[in-house]
Amino acid sequence: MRFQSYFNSAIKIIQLYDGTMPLQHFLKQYFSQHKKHGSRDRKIITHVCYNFFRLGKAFSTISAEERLKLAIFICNDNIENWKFLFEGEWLNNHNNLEKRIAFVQSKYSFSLQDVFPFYNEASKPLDNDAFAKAFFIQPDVFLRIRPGFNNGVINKLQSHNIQYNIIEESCIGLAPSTNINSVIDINKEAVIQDYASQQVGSFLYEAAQHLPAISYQVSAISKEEIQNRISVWDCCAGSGGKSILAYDVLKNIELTASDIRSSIIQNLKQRFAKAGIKKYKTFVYDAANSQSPIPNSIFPTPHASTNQLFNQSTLTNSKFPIPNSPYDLIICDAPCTGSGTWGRTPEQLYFFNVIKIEEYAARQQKIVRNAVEYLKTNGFFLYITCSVFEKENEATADFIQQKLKLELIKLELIKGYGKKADTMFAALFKKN
Ligand SMILES: C[S@@+](CC[C@H](N)C(=O)[O-])C[C@H]1O[C@@H](n2cnc3c(N)ncnc32)[C@H](O)[C@@H]1O
Repeated sequence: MRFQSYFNSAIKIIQLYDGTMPLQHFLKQYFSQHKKHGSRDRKIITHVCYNFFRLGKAFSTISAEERLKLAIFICNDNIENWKFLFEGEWLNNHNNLEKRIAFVQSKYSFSLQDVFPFYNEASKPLDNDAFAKAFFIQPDVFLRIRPGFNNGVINKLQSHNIQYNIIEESCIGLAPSTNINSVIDINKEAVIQDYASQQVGSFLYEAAQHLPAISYQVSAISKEEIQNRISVWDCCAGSGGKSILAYDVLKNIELTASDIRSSIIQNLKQRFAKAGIKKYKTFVYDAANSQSPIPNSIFPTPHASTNQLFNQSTLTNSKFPIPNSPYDLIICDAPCTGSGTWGRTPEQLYFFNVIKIEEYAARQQKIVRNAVEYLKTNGFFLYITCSVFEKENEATADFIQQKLKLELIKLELIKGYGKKADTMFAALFKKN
């Protein structure tokens, strides 16, 4: 029977997988070594493997088979093909998620806290039960339509019969399996960016309102406007999601982006090229370490005119000469546990060790302490995590206020559960 064999394959994969690499990569590797699985097989096996990890830390003492059965029952609205796993009373209690949870609770000792047993570590505004329950539902994919492309993107979605939800004017929600890359020119017309990430735009607006005149007319930039450009440093830029957001929201900016990984800076450059961002500077930099020049791995863009800054002799025993510094605005989208995004990578919840929270919090403090040094007086510092843990969020925000003496302007835990989205934290500060 086909679905019994999918079930068996999923069990085999789950037992082989040890969490050391992302599940997505592991599955890719596994399927490339086991060619007998066709594309539909791979899709179904992948789906139920993810279901398994969606139960988080719950049901840790039962067999993998029994756990997978529970996972399939709880995480799917339609279990028609999996009926062979369940007796009648299970099927009678399957109508909706609430009923499924209640039914499983009548059979097993189980609470939502077992799924996400870190309630004491969570940021205060988090609704822990709602957050834990959201693990059972696969998150949506979100598009942020870039300025000027609204009608074009909507027309394309409609003409390809793609189901979409307009969440906000430029925020579109799509079902997880939507193949959007073949329809929309990604990064040019729209960016794939989670709903919560998009909300960070309001923090950028807030900063922009207090910064010296910026021009929203990018077409013809005068000398004066160039002088008035907001200088922005995205100090943990990754592949540039927040940089592109800043470019779209703030328009006339002088953008500098860095990350500790040179490979990701290459991704960022490709994305920027598609996004039409031409003038910017990049470099590889360990933001946790002010002495961290990585001279052989600095990547000025073709437009960068600062190569001379990176002369090795100027780098010893002195702070790394960050190009364009000091800045009007520093975006610090810090490395973190990623707990607010575990709905997309539930294997991380399953394998998570709570010790990691302290480790990340310590690294975050180092990064913010160092980065703030490159901020202008009256400049803004935007601290972001995709974590739900207080030590990474509010405690780091307290550190920025108390120890680094920045003024808190705005702070929010951006809640994505209930919207099939990630949860993030953002806090905006001003250096007086
Ligand atoms: C949350 S991700 C950034 C995501 C990105 N802002 C975006 O929106 O696409 C954090 C980034 O910090 C980088 N990172 C980790 N440790 C770092 C460090 N010590 N200095 C600079 N970057 C670091 C990681 O390589 C990762 O790309």
